[in-house]
Amino acid sequence: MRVVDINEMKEIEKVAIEEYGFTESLIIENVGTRGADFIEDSILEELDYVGEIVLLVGRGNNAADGLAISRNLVNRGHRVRAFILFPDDDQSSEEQQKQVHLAKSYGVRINEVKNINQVQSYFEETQDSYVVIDAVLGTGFKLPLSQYLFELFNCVNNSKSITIAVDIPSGITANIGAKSSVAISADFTLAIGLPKTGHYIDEGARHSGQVLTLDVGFPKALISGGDKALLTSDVIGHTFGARNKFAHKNTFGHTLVVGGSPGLTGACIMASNGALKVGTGLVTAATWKESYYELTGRSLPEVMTGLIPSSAKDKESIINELDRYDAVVIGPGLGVNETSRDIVIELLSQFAGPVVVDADAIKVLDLSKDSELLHTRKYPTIFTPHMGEFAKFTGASVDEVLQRPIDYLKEVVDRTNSCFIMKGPCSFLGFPNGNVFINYYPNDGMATGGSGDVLAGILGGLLAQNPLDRNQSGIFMDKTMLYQAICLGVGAHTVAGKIAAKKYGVRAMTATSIIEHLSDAFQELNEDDIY
Ligand SMILES: NC(=O)C1=CN([C@@H]2O[C@H](COP(=O)(O)OP(=O)(O)OC[C@H]3O[C@@H](n4cnc5c(N)ncnc54)[C@H](OP(=O)(O)O)[C@@H]3O)[C@@H](O)[C@H]2O)[C@H](O)CC1
Ligand SMILES: [K+]
Repeated sequence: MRVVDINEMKEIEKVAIEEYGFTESLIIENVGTRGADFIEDSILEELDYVGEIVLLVGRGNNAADGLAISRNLVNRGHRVRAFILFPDDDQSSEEQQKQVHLAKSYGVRINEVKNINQVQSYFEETQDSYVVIDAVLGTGFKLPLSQYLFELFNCVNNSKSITIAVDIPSGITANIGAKSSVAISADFTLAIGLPKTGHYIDEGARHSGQVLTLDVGFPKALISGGDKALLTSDVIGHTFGARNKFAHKNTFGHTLVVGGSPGLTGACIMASNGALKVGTGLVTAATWKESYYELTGRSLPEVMTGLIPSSAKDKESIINELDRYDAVVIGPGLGVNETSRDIVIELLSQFAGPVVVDADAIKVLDLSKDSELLHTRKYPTIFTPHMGEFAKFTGASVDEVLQRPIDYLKEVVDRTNSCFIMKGPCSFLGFPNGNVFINYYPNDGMATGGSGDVLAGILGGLLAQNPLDRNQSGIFMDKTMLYQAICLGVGAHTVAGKIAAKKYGVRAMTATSIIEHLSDAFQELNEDDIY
């Protein structure tokens, strides 16, 4: 499913109208019937709700959409009370006025709000829970919010209502998910035509609840394509299906995991186990001399072990045998110091294959210092930072990145010619072909030490299996396979986390339980609907 910003949405609407002869009124009519279908089938019937539905009406086309939905609900026998928030305003859009008129004729109960107390006392007097449709502000919202709407939104948020936002929760900006003082906290958001970037960023993600997209009849040619999409099974494809029954262990590659300083060998072990459990043929974990026995004492018998050189010039080291490996993961528990930096740089310069750069390996690098090395590297480099690591790497503050994650992601991908997975409750994947994928699956059970190490291992394990089409000098020919393998890794990690949370609960699940459920995750990924 494509995701758009406001300019892209406006362009789609413009082309649909100018070139296809579609009209704004037709869109609003489609919102009306599709929105009413969803609310009736998935909310009113599920809750067995027969009370009054409250509609909050602003003055733009978002309000027109909400009124069209409500008119259809009334026509199907439900009761709707509409609070017209700006009744004496001569700036209401033409479509809004048309829809107010239609709503009245169809029997929507209209309350013209002269004073916010009217709405407040309605909510106070009726102690029942409500269903509220929020059609105050959509993509036309501009910060800041007035005192009047501030009080209204607080009143709605403090009620026990099930709230359905039309297009985007009111008070959230549709591009970057920003809010001023307060925004409607929705349980469901009905995205018109396509989801917007603001549904997945920062406050937007916190306020949107479950985002469902209403097909309002835009031509397919206009709503497909684009550079941003949700990570779904059709994106992941079926790269994992292509295993050869007659293969031997070398067919499935050898992953080297480099990390684990004293006290932190668990990170290296979890990454190694993650690699092992996605079907890589061989895994070697390499650590510093000081932590070698700690590592060997804790690792699985399937995992081979080795030493990181004490300096990049140390000849008796794994770095000098790099051609034995098909993919490298560097960083989990590695430690942040000059020697680590030397090793990371050496590995990126010398290894002729994909490198997953995680955790401490990201911390020792720096965008302005290292972009040239990264950009000129001939083989795939995949960074897996969380928001803090990403910000530090770029030199920006976490707040700056949080507000415009997609812009930052695209810029950094461009400057390094590397793939980036910006991890968080909603992860953003950026690829050098300009594509961005949004993996929206908040699971607080994944906010546990080691879940990032597991992801890095999964990616290293998948990339070692050589799903990639290389020419004779090992250069990757078809980057699509690379991007698909990365999407598969992120998808498998997410689904395994979902299954682990179901089994153990979000409190008791750990990073190891993600690894444990990779097998179920691959089975689920084989089915069509992954999330
Ligand atoms: N996706 C599509 O192609 C379509 C989407 N549609 C729906 O239309 C809205 C966008 O409608 P628009 O009329 O452009 O804007 P809004 O309804 O969001 O709101 C505009 C009005 O709100 C006022 N406003 C803006 N900021 C504030 C604020 N901080 N406080 C108070 N009022 C505010 C604004 O006033 P101005 O003075 O700034 O003009 C407007 O009066 C979209 O979200 C979809 O729901 C259509 O169905 C068509 C196709
Ligand atoms: K809204």
